[in-house]
Amino acid sequence: MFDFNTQPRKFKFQGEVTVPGDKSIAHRAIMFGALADGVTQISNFMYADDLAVTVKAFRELGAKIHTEISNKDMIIKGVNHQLKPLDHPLQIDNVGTLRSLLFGVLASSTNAYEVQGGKYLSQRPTSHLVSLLKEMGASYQPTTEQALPMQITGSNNLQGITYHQDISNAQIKSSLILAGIYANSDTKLIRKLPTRNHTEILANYFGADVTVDPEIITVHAGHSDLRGQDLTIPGDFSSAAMYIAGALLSEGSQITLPRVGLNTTRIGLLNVVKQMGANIGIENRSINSVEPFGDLVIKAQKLHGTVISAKQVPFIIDEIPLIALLASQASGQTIIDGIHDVYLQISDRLINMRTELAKLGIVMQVHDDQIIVDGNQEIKVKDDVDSHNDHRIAMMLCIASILTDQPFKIKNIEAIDVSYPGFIADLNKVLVTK
Ligand SMILES: O=C(O)C1=C[C@@H](OP(=O)(O)O)[C@@H](O)[C@H](O)C1
Ligand SMILES: C=C(OP(=O)(O)O)C(=O)O
Repeated sequence: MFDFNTQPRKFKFQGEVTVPGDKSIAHRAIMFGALADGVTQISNFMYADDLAVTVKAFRELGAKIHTEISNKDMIIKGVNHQLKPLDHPLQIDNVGTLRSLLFGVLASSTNAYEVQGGKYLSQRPTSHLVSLLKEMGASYQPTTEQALPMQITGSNNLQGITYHQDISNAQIKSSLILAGIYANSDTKLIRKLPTRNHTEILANYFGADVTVDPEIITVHAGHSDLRGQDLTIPGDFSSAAMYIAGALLSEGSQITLPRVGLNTTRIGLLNVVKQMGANIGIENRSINSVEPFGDLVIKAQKLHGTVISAKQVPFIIDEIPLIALLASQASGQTIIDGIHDVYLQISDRLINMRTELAKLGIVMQVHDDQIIVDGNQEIKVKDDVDSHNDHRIAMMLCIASILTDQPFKIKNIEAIDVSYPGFIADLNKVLVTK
């Protein structure tokens, strides 16, 4: 357990920093590359703890995965959907995205698997997803009253289902798409609110047939011969978000973030800060094999409060800690409406954020469907803070520390390794003392 001692001075941002490759896209690229026939070459892969767990799991399931850590490349030789039977459980630690998507992958294998997780993930609910995958014809048996360990035996006769999304959750949607690709009939997902669409994009890129209409996503049966592909992963917008928030709040800042992913289902924060009165420059927009990206240019700007609607929430789900910090420093009140689905998914994150921000003198109200943060809250350090082993809380607290000259400790800072192991080093490259 490592403590991080913050500096007793304020900083501003200057220069340029390249954020690592997108975690959500990387999880999926490994899975599709592993399921496909042939070789997949991935560039700009980020070696973070969460992704190392996914690599290990799919190596155990038979994929040959070669990693070139120095130049962030990965080569995968897929198993052509012939997953390897195992005589031991698959360990997935606390990786929620892996848990959800792996459940979908295993739904179509007739091998019997046991999936085990870490303490935190074993408590994260999964019954909703499991009931849907069972409806398709796969078997899921928890071995305790917790969500994990889970014994899974899939089927080679999966039937497509029609699912009226009652909660907006990309992981459930993605899991059903991964199962639906191998089903004998179409799977239809009637959408509640759009969520991140990396799975739909990559499924089609690797040869599946997923049609996306505004109201309904259809996974067409009979298109399961996935072929290995080459792809470059854009910078993770959720990692860029730390620098966006920090630079906006630190007077005199100007920073450039090159080649950041600009997938519209991920960049909700850009709309939120625009509503709060700020503009982020976007230059050199482009698209690589599968995803749009561009350079972000951020300057410090004054912000005012705003109301964030329920339909915006899925596009800012990982940025909520940073939005709470931004809101506390803006003028006027900010409300995030319609967070009920988020509350179901990551209620501990919301409660832990509130606890840690309070130690910095920032009050954040968390209700079961709304977050309220008043503006003009001066940071007053009352106590050392703790990441609660949550990478996004850890990094938000690092950004808060540069806004005050009152030093404090951030306990369990190693949580940042989950999604951005080089964050502290990168941050120090672009911070200058005010
Ligand atoms: O599918 C994904 O890669 C993710 C989905 C998000 O959760 P939702 O499933 O609630 O959208 C988010 O919390 C997580 O960081 C990654
Ligand atoms: C919650 C997150 O990811 P996961 O669901 O994969 O744990 C996250 O990256 O913030």
